[in-house]
Amino acid sequence: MRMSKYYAPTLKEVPNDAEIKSHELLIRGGFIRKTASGVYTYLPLGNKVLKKIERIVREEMENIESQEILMPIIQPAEIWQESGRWDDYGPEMMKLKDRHNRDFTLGPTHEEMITTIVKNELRSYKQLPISLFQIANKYRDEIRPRFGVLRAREFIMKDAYSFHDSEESLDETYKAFYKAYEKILERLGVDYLVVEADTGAIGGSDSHEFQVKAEYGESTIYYCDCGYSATDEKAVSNVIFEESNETEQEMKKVDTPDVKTIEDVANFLNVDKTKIVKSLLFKGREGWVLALIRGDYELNTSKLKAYFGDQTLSMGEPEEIKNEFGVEIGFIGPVGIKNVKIVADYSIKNMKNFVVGGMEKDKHYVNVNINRDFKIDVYTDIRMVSKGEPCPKCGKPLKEIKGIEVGQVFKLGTKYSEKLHAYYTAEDGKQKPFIMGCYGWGVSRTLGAIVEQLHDDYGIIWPRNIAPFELVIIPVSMKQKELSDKAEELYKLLKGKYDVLYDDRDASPGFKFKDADLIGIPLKIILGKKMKEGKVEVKLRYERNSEEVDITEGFEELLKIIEKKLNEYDPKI
Ligand SMILES: O=C(C[C@@H]1CCCCN1)Cn1cnc2cc(Cl)c(F)cc2c1=O
Ligand SMILES: [Mg+2]
Repeated sequence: MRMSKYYAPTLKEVPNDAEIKSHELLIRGGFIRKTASGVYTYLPLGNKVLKKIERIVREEMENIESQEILMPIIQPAEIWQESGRWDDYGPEMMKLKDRHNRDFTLGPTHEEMITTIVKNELRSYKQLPISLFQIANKYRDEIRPRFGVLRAREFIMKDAYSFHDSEESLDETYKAFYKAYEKILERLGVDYLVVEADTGAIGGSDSHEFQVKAEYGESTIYYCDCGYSATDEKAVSNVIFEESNETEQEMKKVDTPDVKTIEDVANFLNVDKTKIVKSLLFKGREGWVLALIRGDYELNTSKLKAYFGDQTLSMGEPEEIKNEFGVEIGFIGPVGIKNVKIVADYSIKNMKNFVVGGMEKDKHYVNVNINRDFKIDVYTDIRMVSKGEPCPKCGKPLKEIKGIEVGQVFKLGTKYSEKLHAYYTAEDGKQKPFIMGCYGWGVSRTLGAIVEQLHDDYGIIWPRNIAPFELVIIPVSMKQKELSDKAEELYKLLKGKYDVLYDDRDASPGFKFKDADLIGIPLKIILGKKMKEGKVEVKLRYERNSEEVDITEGFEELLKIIEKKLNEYDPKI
C-alpha cells in the first residue's frame, strides 16, 4: 500500500477523552474514530488489524469443528420474554420498535436466538454434539462507555454455542474451546492468563476468562505459582481464622452519636476494625439478606449472589432500609433485627465481644457474641481476597495482577433449553433438554487489549501476526530519484511476499519515522544517505540501531535479513 494514497489520518495531539494509552494510540494512529459515545468507526488500519484478529479466531474455531453461521442482530422480544430475560438487563439492553409497533432488541448476546433456531432442527441425540459460532456486532448500552473499544456500546464478538446430550460431552467441548482460546492468544502474541471466573447472570457451572495482562486493565486477578488463578469475584478465601480465647463479656448498648462508618466506629470506640462486624443489607428474590463480615475485610457481592443463585441481589437503598427496619444504614446490626436471612463470612466465626450496629439511631452494641446475642443462618465465604493471602490450592501468598478480559467460556447446562422448551430425542427415546455451553471472544476489544499491553512512548508495537503491515519502506526523500526509484523497485519486489507499506509521501524523514513508530509497524527498510555506498538500513520497531545491508549485488541478502529479523521479532520483550 502507498502511504500517499492511504486513509490513515495520524494525529500529533492526544484526544482529550482518551483516558488510557490504547485509546489514545488507536485514535492518534488513525485506526479508529469515535462517531458517538461508545460507537466507533474502524478506519483502514484498524479494519486491517480487526480482519487479521478475526481470521485467527475463525481458523481456531474451524480447527475444533465449530460451524460458522450468521444470526440476525435484531431479535424479536418474544424469545427474551420466553426465557424471562427481557427485563433482566434494564436500560443496558438496546430495544426498538418496528413499523408495526412490535418490540425488538439489538442483540447483546444470542443464547435465546440460537436455542430457538436449533430446537426445531436438532431433533435427535445422533446429531449431537454440535457447536455453532458467529462473528458479528453486539449491542449493550453501557452506562459509561470508556477506554475506547475496550468498553464500547457496539462491539464485535465471536460467540459460539454448543449442544450436548451429556455432561461428559459438554466437558469435552468446553476443553476444546479452552485450548482453542489459548491457541488464539499464542498466535496473537500477547502475555495472558486463564482464570476461574464467576458465571454471573447467565448461571451455569464452570466458567473461565481469558485475560490479556495489562497494567490498567479493569479485571483484578489473583494467581499463584502453583497454577491457581481466579478473578477477584471468584478467588476463594483460604484464611484460617483461629479460635478466640476471650471470655464472653456482658453486651452493652452505647451511645455513638452520628458515628456510622467502620472508621468512625473504630475511632469513636477506640477499637480495632477486627473487633467490629460490618452488617450489609441486600434485597433479593427471597427477601432481605443481612451479610456479616469482619470490619477490616471487604464483602464480595459476586460470591453472595452466586451463593443464593440470585443475580438480582442488590444493596438496600437508604430510604428503603429506613422504612423497612426503622433505622439508618449506619446503625444496622444483627442483634434484634427481624425478617432477614443472616449469612456470615467465616471471618467472624470465632470472634468474641465485638461491635455491631445498635438497630437504633446513634447506638451500637459492644461485647456482642454469636449464639448468645443473635443467630447466624449460614456461614459461607463471601469475602474479597487480597494480595499475599494464602493460595486456596497450595497456601503460598497470592499474587495480584490487572488484566483485560478478551474471552470467556461457560458451561450453561439446561437453563436456556428448558426455558425455551428446546428438547431432543435421547437414545432411550425420551425428550430431553439440550445441555449447552457458550463461548465468547471480544474481537474488537482484542484490538484495544493488545495495544494496552504492547506500546511504548513512540506508539504501538504490534505483534507480527496482526500488525496492519509487517514492514514499511521509507525513502528519506522522494526528491532524490536514486532513492525513490530504488524504493519503487523494492516495493514491487516485497509486496508479493509481505504485507508492505510504502511511505512515498513527500515529507521529512523524521515525520515518516515517527508515523511508522506510532502505527507500530514491526520492520523499517530505510533508504537514506547509506545508499551512496549501495546500502539500505533495516530496523525492528523497538531497536535503537539499524543493520546496514548491501544491495549492490541484488536483494538476496536483504530478503534473508528481512526474514531473519521478522522471525526474531518479539514485541513482548
Ligand atoms: O453474554 C453473556 C454470556 C455469554 C458470553 C459469551 C457469548 C454468549 N453469551 C452474559 N451477558 C452479558 N451481558 C448481557 C447484557 C445484556 Cl443487555 C443482555 F441482555 C444479556 C447479557 C448477557 O447474557
Ligand atoms: Mg466475564
